Amino acid sequence: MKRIVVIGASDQSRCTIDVIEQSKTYEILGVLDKNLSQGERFAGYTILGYLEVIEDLLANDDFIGGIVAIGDNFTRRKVVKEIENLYPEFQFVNAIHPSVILGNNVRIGKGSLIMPGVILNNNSGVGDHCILLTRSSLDHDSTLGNYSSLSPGVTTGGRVSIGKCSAIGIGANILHCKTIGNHCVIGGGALINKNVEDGSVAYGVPARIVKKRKKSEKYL
Ligand SMILES: CC(=O)SCCNC(=O)CCNC(=O)[C@H](O)C(C)(C)COP(=O)(O)OP(=O)(O)OC[C@H]1O[C@@H](n2cnc3c(N)ncnc32)[C@H](O)[C@@H]1OP(=O)(O)O
Repeated sequence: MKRIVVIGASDQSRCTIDVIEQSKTYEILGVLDKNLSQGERFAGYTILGYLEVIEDLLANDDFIGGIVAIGDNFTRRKVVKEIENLYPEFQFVNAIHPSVILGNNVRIGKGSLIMPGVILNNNSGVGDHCILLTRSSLDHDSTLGNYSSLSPGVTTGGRVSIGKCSAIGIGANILHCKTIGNHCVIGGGALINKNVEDGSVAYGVPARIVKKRKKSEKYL
């Protein structure tokens, strides 16, 4: 079995580790985190250090790369870019729970986490380094851009387009054919019945754009 590391030690990475263990696709060598000390234990694994240890790990034939398990979309993007610059040969892997239901012609990029009960319907597409939490769904012909996230129970209609680095809050519903731009935050429980432009925070039923946000602003 190919060997990987999980980057980040948090609730998010604990869930990612769980999915990788259950999918039996990779052997986890350890966890990389900059706030915990080398040798500390996290979720049953050893903290190996931070990004600097990747160089030595890549010298091992069985080691291929890993997944960045950081919940904040913008921070996850920053860490992925750092790794891409330092170690172009590092392969980003997906963590996909065995219960996930996939329609025909579904595309999934690299470095994405797909949690239990997710449904990706016919001809939908998930980008790179996305997070799809428990029981969220993308319906037919819908797309989720790189570094974006669906919280638990998010539902989209068909032909929905969600841009890059956008976070859709818990239980939000997005009507068919609507577009959500890049770097948006959609509040929990929202009903999206109009397109949402880049950099917007929108919530409510039906949702209204409440304010604009900077790309790096925290959203939870
Ligand atoms: C496994 C997991 O745990 S995954 C985590 C999933 N988490 C989520 O999905 C959280 C999503 N986040 C939200 O919904 C947040 O409330 C945000 C991002 C919309 C917050 O936006 P903010 O503008 O910071 O809202 P703030 O907390 O200041 O509240 C402002 C007002 O909006 C209301 N409000 C906030 N969020 C919502 C919402 N989702 N729907 C309706 N009203 C809302 C507040 O009640 C408050 O109203 P008031 O002024 O009458 O008291």
